[in-house]
Amino acid sequence: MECYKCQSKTKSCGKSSLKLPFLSNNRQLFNKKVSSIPPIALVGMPNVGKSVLFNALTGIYMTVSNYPGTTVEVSRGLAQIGEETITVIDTPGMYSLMPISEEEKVARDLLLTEPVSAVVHVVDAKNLARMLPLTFQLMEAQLPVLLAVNMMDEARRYGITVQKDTLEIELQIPVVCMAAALNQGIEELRDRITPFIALQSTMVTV
Ligand SMILES: Nc1nc2c(ncn2[C@@H]2O[C@H](COP(=O)(O)OP(=O)(O)OP(=O)(O)O)[C@@H](O)[C@H]2O)c(=O)[nH]1
Ligand SMILES: [Mg+2]
Repeated sequence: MECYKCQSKTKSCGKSSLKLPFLSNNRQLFNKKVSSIPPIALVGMPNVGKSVLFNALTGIYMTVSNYPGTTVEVSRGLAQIGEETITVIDTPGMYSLMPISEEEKVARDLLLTEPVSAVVHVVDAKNLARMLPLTFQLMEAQLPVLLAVNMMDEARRYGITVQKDTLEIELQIPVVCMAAALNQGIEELRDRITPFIALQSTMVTV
């Protein structure tokens, strides 16, 4: 195990033996100054691909599976977003902002207690109608929401099309279509987050 502070492979650096594997995993970002911009939270229903997206953005492997409820606690990692190195938070799946399960409470509490610069609501392109009510709840809670319509590869296979431009006009938030498991749409999401965060900070300070 490397020291998470100095990355020395010896045990004698004396700085810390704390195990923070995510920091040694995304090593390219380790020496970069972490931005003062608040974290970006990935939220959404179970099994929509939040952890796959987290892996793609941060380079850290979080357990991913085809069973809902895989992620039960919050995980953090660093992602390069434009010029900034920003913390990204993976959250347990939640169906609504009025939680029933303990995992949902973890996600809800994070959103209500921690300042975030962006909330990426990850949805399954095959089940948009079931997922958009949570988008509205997040927006109503005045959270800075972007919509990540994931699993576009599966949606295409089922002949489902997503009218991204119409969604953006109707919701008045940025919408990115992606297939996180195929690494598609990740760069577009990064590109959309940068101006979005800049706009949010202007709106707060004006
Ligand atoms: N085909 C396809 N599968 C995907 C995509 N993104 C994620 N998956 C798969 O969907 C399943 C769920 O992915 P996770 O990342 O674990 O989902 P999650 O939202 O973190 O789920 P919870 O932790 O339970 O809330 C896994 O089997 C992934 O491989 C995608 O874009 N396309
Ligand atoms: Mg997960």
